[in-house]
Formats: sequence, C-alpha cells, structure tokens
Amino acid sequence: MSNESVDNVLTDRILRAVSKQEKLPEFPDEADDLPSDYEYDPDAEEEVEEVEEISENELLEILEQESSALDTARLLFNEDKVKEADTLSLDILSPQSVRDLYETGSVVLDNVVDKSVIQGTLYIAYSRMMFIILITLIYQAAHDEASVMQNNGEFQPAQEYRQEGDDQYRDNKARDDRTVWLNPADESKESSRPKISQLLKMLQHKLLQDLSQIIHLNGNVEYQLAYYHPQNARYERHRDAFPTSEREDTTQRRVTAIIYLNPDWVQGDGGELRLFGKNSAPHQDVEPIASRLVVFLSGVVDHAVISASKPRYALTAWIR
Ligand SMILES: O=C(O)CCC(=O)C(=O)O
Ligand SMILES: [Fe+2]
Repeated sequence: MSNESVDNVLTDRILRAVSKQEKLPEFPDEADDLPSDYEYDPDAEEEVEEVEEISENELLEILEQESSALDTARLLFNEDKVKEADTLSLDILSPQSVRDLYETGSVVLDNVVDKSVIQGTLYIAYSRMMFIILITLIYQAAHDEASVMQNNGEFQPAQEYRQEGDDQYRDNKARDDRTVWLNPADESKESSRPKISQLLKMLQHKLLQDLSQIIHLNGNVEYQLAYYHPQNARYERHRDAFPTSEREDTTQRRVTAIIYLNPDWVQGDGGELRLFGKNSAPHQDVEPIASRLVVFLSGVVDHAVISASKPRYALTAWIR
C-alpha cells in the first residue's frame, strides 16, 4: 500500500469515527436513569467522602483516648527540676505548687504579689497583717483601673473576636465575656493603669522565669483582661489548647495563668472557675477572689466559668 492510500484509509476511519460520535450522556444522579448498556455495578462500593462535624470537646475526648493529655504535656517538663523544686529560685510559685502543677496539671495560689514592688515600702518584714493590707490595696487599685477601662468601652465582646489561627472547633457562642488584649511593653498605658501594668510585668517576668525553669517554653505570651457582666455572664466548658509535647510547636498555648481582680467577692456571687477532673473525677471550683493566681496546663485542663452575678475581672496570660 502506498503512503497516500494509507493516509486515505486513516482519514476515512477518523471521519467515520467522528461522524458516529454521539453526544456523551450526562452522568445520571439515579442508578435507574442509567442507559441499559452503561457499565454499572450496583454492588460496587460507592466512594463517599464522610464529613462528620464534631465539637472541640468531642475531638479532645478522642485525643484523650489515644494518650492522656497530662502525660503528653509532662513531656515538656524538666522532671529533674521538678524533683529539685525545693532548691529552685522561685519568685511567685512555691516548690509545692511546682510539684502540684506537674502531678495534677493545675495549681491555685493566694496573696500573689511582685515582692520587689512592695519591698521598698513596707514589705521589709512588717507584720503579716501589713502585708495583707498592701496586697488588698494593690488589687483594689487594679480592679478600679479595670472598671474605668470597662466604663470607657475598651472591652470588646469575645464572641465577635476571632484570631487568625483560631481552631475551627471553637464555639465562640460559648462565652459572654468582654475582653481587651494588653501589651506589657506598651509604656503609654502605664500612667493610666499602673497597677494592671505592674501585674502584667509580674506575669511577664517573675512568673515566666519560674515556669521556664520547669517547663520548656518558647516565651511567647498573650495577655488579656476579661470582664464578665453581672447578668450571668459565663464561659462554657472548654480547653485553651490542644495537648502538645513538641518543643518546637508554637501553635499551642502551654500554660494558662489567671489573676483575679475582684476584691469584694463573696460566696454566692458565682463566677467560679470550674476545673474539671479527668475520668469523672470531681471538679474543683475556684472562687475568683482578688490576689488569687490560677496556673494550669492549657492543653490538659477542661474548665468553665460559672455564671456571675457581680462584675468579674480576670487578667490572663497564655504562655507558649
Ligand atoms: O476567667 C477565668 O476564670 C477563665 C477564663 C477562660 O477560661 C478563658 O478566657 O479561656
Ligand atoms: Fe479558658
């Protein structure tokens, strides 16, 4: 066959194929709509992408089954230092609170103050009563500063606030507080809120130094002041981070430290911080009284704020 006739045969075949070509059927929605000669195996497993919506708390429960969050978080501790807690140079934490934080994931301390702030005045071993009076004055002043900020409209509803990188599991409707982010390095704010600035610095320097001796931290801290209104503002059960044991992980908060600024708090005012126990262990309710510091492992401890019937202020540092 000559080259020309080969070409002709090929062209013919192509033309015939093209002229016969019918419009391709649309892919039918129902098996019954399929043309009879369509290859269809009704028994074949259909591939369906399953998208199941679960809440943050459900996800945390699943993670907990894989490995206890406390065990995971403990991998970030320097165990030798915890064992030697009595020999550490600590400012805010006590050796016992270091051990408690490691053992249980949380700790509560009272009468927390930056001693260097009152050293120059009356701290020099006057009576314990004097010490308590000084602390009361400091926290009353910090409360009043927070109250002025609230009256000035500096707080924003936390529900409306979403930070870049927030996980999608978080339900912002679960909280009624109003918040403001603070920066301890912002000196322009020091004259208008000196006591809050002092407390921020205490968290930034003293507490961070204490914690850095026992936990591997990157030193990245967020500071927030929160206001819970007296008409039953609350924050439902949640966790502040996912558990991590990765030293290089900077996405997850590691330690939550909260100082309460509520001098007139009495039992019955509500607003307790509820720390949930693991495996149906009983919960602990912590009253948000002035000068109290709560420290817990952010990826470990489920917690909630019980509805409050008095204005409630809390200063929080989240440390990574
Ligand atoms: O104010 C408190 O006691 C806790 C608040 C809290 O859980 C949060 O802001 O994540
Ligand atoms: Fe929280």
